[in-house]
Amino acid sequence: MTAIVEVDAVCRHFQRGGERIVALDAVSFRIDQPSVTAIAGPSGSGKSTLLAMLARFDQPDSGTVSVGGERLDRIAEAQLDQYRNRRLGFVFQQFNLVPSLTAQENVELALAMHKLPAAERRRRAAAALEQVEMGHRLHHAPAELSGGQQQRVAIARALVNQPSLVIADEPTGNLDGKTAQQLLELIARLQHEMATTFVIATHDQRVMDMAQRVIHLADGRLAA
Ligand SMILES: Nc1ncnc2c1ncn2[C@@H]1O[C@H](COP(=O)(O)OP(=O)(O)OP(=O)(O)O)[C@@H](O)[C@H]1O
Repeated sequence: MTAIVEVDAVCRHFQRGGERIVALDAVSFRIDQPSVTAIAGPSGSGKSTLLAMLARFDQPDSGTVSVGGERLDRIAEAQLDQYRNRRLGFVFQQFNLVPSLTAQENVELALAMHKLPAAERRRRAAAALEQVEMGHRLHHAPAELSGGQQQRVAIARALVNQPSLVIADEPTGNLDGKTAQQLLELIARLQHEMATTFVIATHDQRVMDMAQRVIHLADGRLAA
């Protein structure tokens, strides 16, 4: 079976001044089924470095990363935007919406690569926002939305291209308890409906509790 994600013996170190920091140390795992997988571990354990590898924002010193059966080190530079845009969705702690654009326009941005007629772009963005229960806020700017609503818009943006993998970095980090819980219920529903895999770096125990799988990192290594 082709793994959705395959991380094989990945090592990554950084040099800071005279110090050698081992961010990832021979990390290996596979994700075979669409799921929510949490990457958990204390600050500095390598979670963000690992997510960066999945998007090929960064590359291992040694070892390999494959997504959907494709070795990421073999993707040519010129194809990287296409890989990220068509195969991946991103969700960030700070939402990262464009403040001057409406919710609908923010989601439309993710469709820019497709050269769709404007009306079709608008329709798809509106449908994605409906899916996250934001159909009543299409024309609101981010500043006119609550944190939880902004994160829903960000999830619509991440999903509008129907990616096989959504990479999320502390998506509940800026939300209060109840809003975080609602967002996690939404993610669980969307994961199921769309058969998309979510990989979520987190400190949040609620995310670990709802994930089908938790990968623990400590000092750059897989921990039990
Ligand atoms: N560009 C870099 N240059 C030097 N060191 C780095 C760099 N990026 C990460 N590191 C170091 O690598 C280690 C892993 O960092 P990483 O950001 O992956 O941790 P994290 O688990 O995501 O932490 P947090 O939960 O605080 O976001 C840390 O010790 C960090 O200081």
